[in-house]
Amino acid sequence: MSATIKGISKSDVQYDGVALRVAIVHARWNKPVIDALVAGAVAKLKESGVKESNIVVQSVPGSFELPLACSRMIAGAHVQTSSNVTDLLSGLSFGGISNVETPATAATVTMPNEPFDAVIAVGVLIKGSTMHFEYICDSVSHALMKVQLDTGVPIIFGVLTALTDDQALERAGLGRGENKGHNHGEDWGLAAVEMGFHVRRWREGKFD
Ligand SMILES: Nc1c(NC[C@H](O)[C@H](O)[C@H](O)CO)[nH]c(=O)[nH]c1=O
Ligand SMILES: CC(=O)[C@@H](O)COP(=O)(O)O
Repeated sequence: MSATIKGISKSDVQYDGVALRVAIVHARWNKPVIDALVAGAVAKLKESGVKESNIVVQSVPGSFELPLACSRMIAGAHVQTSSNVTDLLSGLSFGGISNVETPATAATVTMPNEPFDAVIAVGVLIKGSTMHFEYICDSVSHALMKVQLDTGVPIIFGVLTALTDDQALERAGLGRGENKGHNHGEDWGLAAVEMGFHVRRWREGKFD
């Protein structure tokens, strides 16, 4: 396979992901490929300093569900979550005493939620024998771009649109022949850190 110029060169700037919060929303169709892509993205997020506790992973049935999932997770990240103390304490034990009795009228604790700095939408579409593939690819790609621009939250396009199983496998580093390919999930993780980092700075008017 001839050398390719595809992809982005490794940036000289190491983007610091320590403060970032990133969501990964993935479909479950073609799961072996999905799992490799998600693992690649998580690995690069953590390598870039994103704390594991700041990486939120959610799944949906298929790629067609990705745009709504991204939209609702971005919206939900701004909601103050609340739990009553009973719920919070009911699973705790004190000095080995489990099922501790908690007051019936427990106070409500409002937990701050943090917005996502970036969302990685992961899906694997593999062409079948009908036009279903074309319609999903077209609608999902346009919808993800719309959610990104409407919300201002970077959505990394992690949807493989493969004509064959092997095209999908090779883009997850799972190639069946000599060419194992390259795990595109790693690039998506790095893109999420860079865009999350950029958007935070640009929001503050920093362009240095
Ligand atoms: N064929 C593939 C699908 N199809 C399912 C749709 O994405 C959707 O879940 C269904 O139409 C219900 O709304 N999804 C993939 O992610 N990959 C495919 O190859
Ligand atoms: C991407 C798809 O929806 C596709 O895998 C479905 O296959 P088919 O077109 O043969 O129904």
